[in-house]
Amino acid sequence: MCLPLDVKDLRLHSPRGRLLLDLPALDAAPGALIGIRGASGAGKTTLLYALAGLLDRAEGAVRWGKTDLVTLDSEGRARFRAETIGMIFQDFMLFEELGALDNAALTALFRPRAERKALRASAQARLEALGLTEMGRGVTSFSGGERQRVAIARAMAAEAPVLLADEPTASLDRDNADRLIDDLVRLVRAQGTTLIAVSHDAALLERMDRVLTISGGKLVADEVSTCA
Ligand SMILES: Nc1ncnc2c1ncn2[C@@H]1O[C@H](COP(=O)(O)OP(=O)(O)OP(=O)(O)O)[C@@H](O)[C@H]1O
Repeated sequence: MCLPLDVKDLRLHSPRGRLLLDLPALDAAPGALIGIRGASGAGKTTLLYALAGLLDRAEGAVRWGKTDLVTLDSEGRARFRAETIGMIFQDFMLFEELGALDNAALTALFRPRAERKALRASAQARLEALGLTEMGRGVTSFSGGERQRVAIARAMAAEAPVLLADEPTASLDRDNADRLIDDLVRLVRAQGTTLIAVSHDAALLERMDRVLTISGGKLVADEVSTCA
């Protein structure tokens, strides 16, 4: 699936009327790796959530291909997200009582019965590609780096064309963060996935094709990375 991102006049107000995001234009080619940086409270996570269609009060347009998330109701956005967007978070968001494969294949529960087996096989293949082989092992015994790999496998199992990441290395020590960045970049490049990652981690940002800087809810820099 080839889904360019095209954001136009995106504005978002808080329930009390404070302007949280104000982006006249932002685009991304399919398969691009884009970092988002900025000070605490700049609006990075808010932008990521707007790109995922997780916010109700957005104005303007957030188009992934022909679909404008702003014009969809929350049910339509959830459906689009399930098919199109994988997400990973700083704190992994795994189900502690489940094993690696059950976590990575979790979205199979929300799929038609006929698709479940293939999704589980795909989740297993992603785990193996990320170096995890103990499919049934409970995730509570996994290291932070291993947990984030399970989260990546879950986010990518359905072969969603877009992966949104919120501080994916922030809970990891330097060694684990560096290994995770290598694996993440290798996997998204191999699959042609568009990656948009909010991060303070310079080692992650320098592996992106472009780095956006957000300040006060506005895009203040959009730079091509020289290291990618
Ligand atoms: N629902 C909301 N109601 C009111 N204010 C909000 C809401 N959501 C976000 N904000 C405010 O918007 C601003 C941006 O928040 P956001 O979480 O996007 O920042 P951030 O750049 O991701 O920061 P950090 O790096 O600390 O996570 C903050 O001042 C936050 O308090």
